[in-house]
Amino acid sequence: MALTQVFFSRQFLWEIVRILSVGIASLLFYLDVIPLPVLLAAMAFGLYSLVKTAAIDLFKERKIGTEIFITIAVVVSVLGKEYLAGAVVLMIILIAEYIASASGERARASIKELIGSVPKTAIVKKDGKEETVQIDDLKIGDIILVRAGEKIPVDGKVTGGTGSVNQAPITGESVPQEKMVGSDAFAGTIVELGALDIQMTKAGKDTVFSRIITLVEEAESEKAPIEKLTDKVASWLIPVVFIFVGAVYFYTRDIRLVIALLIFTSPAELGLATPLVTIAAIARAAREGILVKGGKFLEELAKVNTIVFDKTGTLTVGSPTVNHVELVDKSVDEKYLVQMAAAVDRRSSHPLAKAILTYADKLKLTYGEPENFEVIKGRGVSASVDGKAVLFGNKSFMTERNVPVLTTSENLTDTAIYLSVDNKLAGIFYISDTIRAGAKDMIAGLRKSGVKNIVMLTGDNPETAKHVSEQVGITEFRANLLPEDKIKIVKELQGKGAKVAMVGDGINDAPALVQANVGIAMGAMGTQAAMEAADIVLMEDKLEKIERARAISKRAFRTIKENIIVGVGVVHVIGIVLVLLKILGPVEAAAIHLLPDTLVFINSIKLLRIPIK
Ligand SMILES: Nc1ncnc2c1ncn2[C@@H]1O[C@H](COP(=O)(O)OP(=O)(O)OP(=O)(O)O)[C@@H](O)[C@H]1O
Ligand SMILES: [Zn+2]
Repeated sequence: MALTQVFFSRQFLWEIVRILSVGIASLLFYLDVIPLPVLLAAMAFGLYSLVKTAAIDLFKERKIGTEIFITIAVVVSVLGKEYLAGAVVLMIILIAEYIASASGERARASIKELIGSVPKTAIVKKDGKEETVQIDDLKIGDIILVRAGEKIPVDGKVTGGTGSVNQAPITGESVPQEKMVGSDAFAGTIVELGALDIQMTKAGKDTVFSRIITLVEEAESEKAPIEKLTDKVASWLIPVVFIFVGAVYFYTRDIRLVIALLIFTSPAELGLATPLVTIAAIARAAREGILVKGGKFLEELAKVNTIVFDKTGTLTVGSPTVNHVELVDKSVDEKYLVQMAAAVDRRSSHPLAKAILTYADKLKLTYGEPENFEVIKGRGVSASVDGKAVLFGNKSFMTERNVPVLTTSENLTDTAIYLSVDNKLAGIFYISDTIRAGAKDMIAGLRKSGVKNIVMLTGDNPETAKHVSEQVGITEFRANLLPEDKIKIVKELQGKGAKVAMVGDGINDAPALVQANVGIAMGAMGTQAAMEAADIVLMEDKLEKIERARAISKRAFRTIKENIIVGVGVVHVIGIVLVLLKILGPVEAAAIHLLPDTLVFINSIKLLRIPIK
């Protein structure tokens, strides 16, 4: 929506009519064309919306808003027979209120503009024919055709064709992704080259795209702590202001002075200073593939001094590979070990299990079915295979089940997984995972942005943990952790007064993400769980987005402070002084009062466009 469209939309039509009525009536009264009752009627009409808002604030939300100040100022001016001053003040304030509400609307509209939309129809391939169908009429499994230059209307899997797709609307990443048969395709993304047949899995509200929009829209309702604070300050300021203004009237008996003072003592922009920034910053982050679920988390992330990282799937890619298999029981061979390990792990969804199965497939081995399969969290898996009791997991697991483990790891950088058959150690699998690109730079960048304490948490063994943390530049790590230990450590840090952000993949660390002051989940395109558990969600597995999220939130928090200090504090303090010195009368006061509104608006909305480092 264009700026002019928002400012002149129907919703604001009545506001414009009010402003014009009060303005024209003031002019005609000044020219002696209309009598006083007509001016008063116009003023009553203009005041109506202010009184309504004032009453809603007072009786429903139990807070005293600016509207009450203005209403009182206008009533005071009529009682003091300063009709014209009152009318002009009213008109100017109506203009200010109008700018404020229209700019909020404008900010919201720009979120949608930035994120874009999804086509309402799709071309479906049926019996070799193509027909255009409404999205609502699609069924799961329908094959949709999308050509170069078109937006993908649904989530699904590519079943034919190839193409390069710009996924920026979802991920913020403008480098196109090559898609081929088997690739995932997302609604709202754009096919730039080629053509794709996509089998629909999700449409409408269920798509990743729709969920992003919903999250961003709901984000506004999570108030930032600073916003709660400004609300509190406003309600505390009000009685003080009334006593002050009352005292000034008592000593001066000057109605015009009182009207002018009321304009500058009302904490108007205090209510505007934070929400506008929140909306703009959340929209900005969304455009970069970072979903922030509320203003609250922007502020929290700006203030974080400790960040806790999960290892597997966060600092590492999370797709480990088997490097080596060590034979302990010399009566069997590697083939047997791999078959046993693959059989116990075939029911597991753990990344390590995937590594084992991939290795077995690479060796072209077949393997049996596990019975009594059991997952022991943070330890490993157990099952019986061909009548034998098989345990597969870390050293602690073996020790707990009384399986003697004599060998020390031959390779310190790999994760060692122990295989025991009938309570006897049979072999050791050495598995490693690649560290994500940019991990070291990201950690260094976070330190530079003022994060004092960075800790890595993992269920893996201390040797591997040490290796990975050294590689990425983290000095503190805790290993051999169960998921509940991760929560404990976050709590512990918070107990010492730290503000903690936790970064995880959202699969085995969801509870710790919830415990942290800010939970950040990676790779939400892949897992829905991650999107739900976290406060800030990174659409893509890109570590530099964590630095971006921190930079945007710090900038937003700074902007809020600027708004409050400059837009509200300075302008009002100077205004009050000038009014008391009688340099400004009520009409000038009302006119100048437009300045902070405009300043706050421009300062907030610029977050959408300026470079943020
Ligand atoms: N399916 C499995 N097969 C083999 N070993 C397993 C399996 N699941 C867990 N383990 C063992 O238990 C350990 C802890 O697993 P857990 O899932 O808690 O953490 P992790 O995968 O090491 O990573 P992180 O805590 O960094 O996310 C693993 O390092 C591994 O030794
Ligand atoms: Zn993890």
